[in-house]
Amino acid sequence: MLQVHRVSRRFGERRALDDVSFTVGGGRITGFVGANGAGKTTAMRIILGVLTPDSGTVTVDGRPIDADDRHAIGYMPEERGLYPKMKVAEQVAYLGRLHGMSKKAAEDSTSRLLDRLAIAERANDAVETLSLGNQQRAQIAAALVHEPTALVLDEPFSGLDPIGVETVLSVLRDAAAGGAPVLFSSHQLDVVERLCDDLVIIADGQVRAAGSRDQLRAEHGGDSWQLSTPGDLSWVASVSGVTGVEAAGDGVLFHADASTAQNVVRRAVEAGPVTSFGPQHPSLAQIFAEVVK
Ligand SMILES: Nc1ncnc2c1ncn2[C@@H]1O[C@H](COP(=O)(O)OP(=O)(O)OP(=O)(O)O)[C@@H](O)[C@H]1O
Repeated sequence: MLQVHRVSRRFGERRALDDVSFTVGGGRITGFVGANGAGKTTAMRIILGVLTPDSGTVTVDGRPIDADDRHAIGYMPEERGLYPKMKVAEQVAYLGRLHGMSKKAAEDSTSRLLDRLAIAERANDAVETLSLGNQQRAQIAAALVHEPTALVLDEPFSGLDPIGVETVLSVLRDAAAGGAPVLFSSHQLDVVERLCDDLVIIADGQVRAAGSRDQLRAEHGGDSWQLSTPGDLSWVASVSGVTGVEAAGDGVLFHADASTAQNVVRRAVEAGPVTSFGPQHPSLAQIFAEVVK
C-alpha cells in the first residue's frame, strides 16, 4: 500500500499541492484525475522522490518510503524517457538490467511484455520509427519490465487508440491482480471509470474527492432515481416532492428523496408492471464536474 500523507509543495508563489492525502491500495487500481495543472504530476514525482515535498510524507505499508522501494516502482514519467534511436527490445531489456535483472530474465520479461502489448513485431525497430501509440506501448513495457512491486504511471493512455487502451488496461489489471498498488493519471474519464477500483480527484492542488469508485458514485448520486414501465409515466412530474423529470429509454429519471421515490414506485405498481427501478448513479464526468466546481 502506498500512502501520500498531508503533502504540500510550492513552486515560488504557486501552491502546486496543498495538504494532499490519499492511499493507493495493494492489488487496486487507483485513477488520479484532475484538470491540467491540478497537481497530479507533482504528486507522482514526490512519490518517486524526483521532487521533495515542503511537508508531508509518503509511506509504503506504513513505513517511510526509501530508495529501494522507489527503485522497485514501475514509473512512467510525464516526460517520456526512451532513446529514439535505440531498438525497442534492446532498450526495454536494458532498463530491466538497470533494475538488477539478469540478461536472460530481462530479455524474457521484455519479450513477454512486447507480446502482451502487441508490439512484438516492432521489437527490432528503433523507437523513433514507431507510431506515437506504439511508442506509448513501449513506454509501458519499459515501466513494467522489472516486475515492479508498485506502478505509478503519468497518463499511460494518452495517444492510444481504443485497442491500445484495452491492451494496456488488461496489462495493468494483471499487475494489480498480482497485488501491486497501481496509480495512474488520466484525463480520459471514460477510461478511468471503467478501469479503476479507486479514484482520487484533485483540483488546484487539493484532493476534492477520494474513495472507491462505487462509494463515490453512491455518495454523489444525490437523490436521482430511474423508473421504467411499459405504461405512461407523465404523472410522475406532478407528484409532490419530485423534480427534474426527464425521459430516459422506456422510463424516466427524476429527483426526489427516498420516501417520495417509494411513493412514486407504489403508484407505478398500482398502475401496471414496473420493469425497473433504482437509484441512478452519476457518471464520473458528472462527479468530476460537481466536485471541482
Ligand atoms: N518545476 C516547476 N516549476 C514551477 N511550477 C511548476 C513546476 N512543476 C509544476 N509546476 C506548477 O504546479 C502546478 C501543478 O502542476 P502539475 O504538472 O503537477 O499538474 P498536472 O495535474 O500534472 O497537470 P497536467 O494534467 O497538465 O499534466 C501547475 O500550476 C504547474 O504550473
